[in-house]
Amino acid sequence: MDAKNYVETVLEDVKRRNPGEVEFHNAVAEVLHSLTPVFEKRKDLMDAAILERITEPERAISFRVPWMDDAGKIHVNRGFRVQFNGAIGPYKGGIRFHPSVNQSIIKFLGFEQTFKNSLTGLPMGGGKGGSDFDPKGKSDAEVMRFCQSFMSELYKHIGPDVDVPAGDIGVGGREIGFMYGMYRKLSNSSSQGVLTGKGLTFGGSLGRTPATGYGLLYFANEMLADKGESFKGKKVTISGSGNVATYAVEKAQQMGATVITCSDSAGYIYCKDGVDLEGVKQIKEVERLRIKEYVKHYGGEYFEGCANIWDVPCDVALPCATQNELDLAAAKKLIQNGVKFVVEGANMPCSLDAMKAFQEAGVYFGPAKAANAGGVACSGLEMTQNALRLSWSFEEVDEKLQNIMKNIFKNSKKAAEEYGYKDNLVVGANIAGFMKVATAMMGQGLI
Ligand SMILES: NC(=O)C1=CN([C@@H]2O[C@H](COP(=O)(O)OP(=O)(O)OC[C@H]3O[C@@H](n4cnc5c(N)ncnc54)[C@H](O)[C@@H]3O)[C@@H](O)[C@H]2O)C=CC1
Ligand SMILES: O=C(O)CCC(=O)C(=O)O
Repeated sequence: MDAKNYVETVLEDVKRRNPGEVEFHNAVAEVLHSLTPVFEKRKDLMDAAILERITEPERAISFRVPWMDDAGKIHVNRGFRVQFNGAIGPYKGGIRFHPSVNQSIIKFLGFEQTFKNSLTGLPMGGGKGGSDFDPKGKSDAEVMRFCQSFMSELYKHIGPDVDVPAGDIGVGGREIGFMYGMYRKLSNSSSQGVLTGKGLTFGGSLGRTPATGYGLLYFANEMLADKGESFKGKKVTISGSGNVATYAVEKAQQMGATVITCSDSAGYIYCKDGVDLEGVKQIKEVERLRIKEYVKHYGGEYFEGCANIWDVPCDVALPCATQNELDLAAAKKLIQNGVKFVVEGANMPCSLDAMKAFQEAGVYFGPAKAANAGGVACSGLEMTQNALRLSWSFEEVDEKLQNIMKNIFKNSKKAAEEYGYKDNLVVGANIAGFMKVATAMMGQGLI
């Protein structure tokens, strides 16, 4: 069988064996199509059924999460943890609390995480977890009871050398704290390395909170520099207003850009002279309100409907909210308005056809698994500090993060060139991430 047929056969098989899991199918299709040139050179990997194995999670856990609201009413949610691939280290990846969470979304994220973690150069396997619980509008006490119930099952399956969860959408420092407290109680151990994104007083790392947003800008900065440009004076649109978006705004502003948008799932704000970051943090992080409240206090315009954010003309677009938030129509609008760089802060925010449209139009495109790897890289640094029982300064962590992001860019660009796809960072990141995992699996026998 030739390489192209091999890839298509495995892809068909993945679709057949995982019916209805569209997000997972798309993630697998994106990676597998990039790998065809690898199999043209490496028939041994085909013979070893590497793709058949790498597309099947090592373990997928689903469990009941009962909890009681403040009025005494009982609710039942579903919890997930997918331990996708542990060939290069303990499973590692975030936990997402959002009503849309299902097995397909967690599998897509766990699959992507495997290659992302490999790209960081740190010894971390790939995993992801979550629940269809909606933290929006819940009291602190309700969130705590939910987190405790969630951990009362999850704790059996994780550990510093086994699986190390962290935050994602709907899971930040507050939720990690509640989960860590419950883990410590149930396991009768203070294994700080069991979760990352912890509070600074119980094993957290300086620099983890802003790491994904900062890392995104360090990566994007390499892309701009590669084309002889910089962020100085650039107009940047950013979607979302959560952890990734907030710190992407901060670093973009520090690099001299004007960030003109932010959004949430209801709509977006447009501030032609630049958004006031403290205002965004006050509304979203402190008061936990809708982004539309921003304009009442800090100026700018509010537009209902988050998808239209991509109608705003810009030089650089950084989608930082959620998967499939930027479709083909949005991509065409951005291209028509002259966008030069699109770099993914969220996980797979651009649909496959949007991504293709950018590449065909000559827009320099930075894929999520490379561009947003700063968060998990910093989590890896938190694990190292926990193992050493040491705390590094913010400057030490940030310097390491910058180096990691530069290396990810360099390695992705190099891999793309080696296989004849100059400037195609999608292909480059997929190949570079895949090769390390595949080599580790080949070295460990039939696993
Ligand atoms: N937190 C982290 O360290 C990392 C997060 N990511 C990814 O980045 C993305 C954002 O995650 P976080 O910032 O951590 O989550 P978060 O929960 O802090 O923020 C998500 C934000 O997106 C907004 N949002 C949700 N759906 C939206 C939509 N359709 N349009 C516009 N805004 C929408 C929400 O209102 C919220 O402000 C996710 O795809 C996540 O998987 C990736 C790498 C690491
Ligand atoms: O820090 C981590 O382990 C989680 C990061 C994550 O979930 C992601 O990269 O998507």
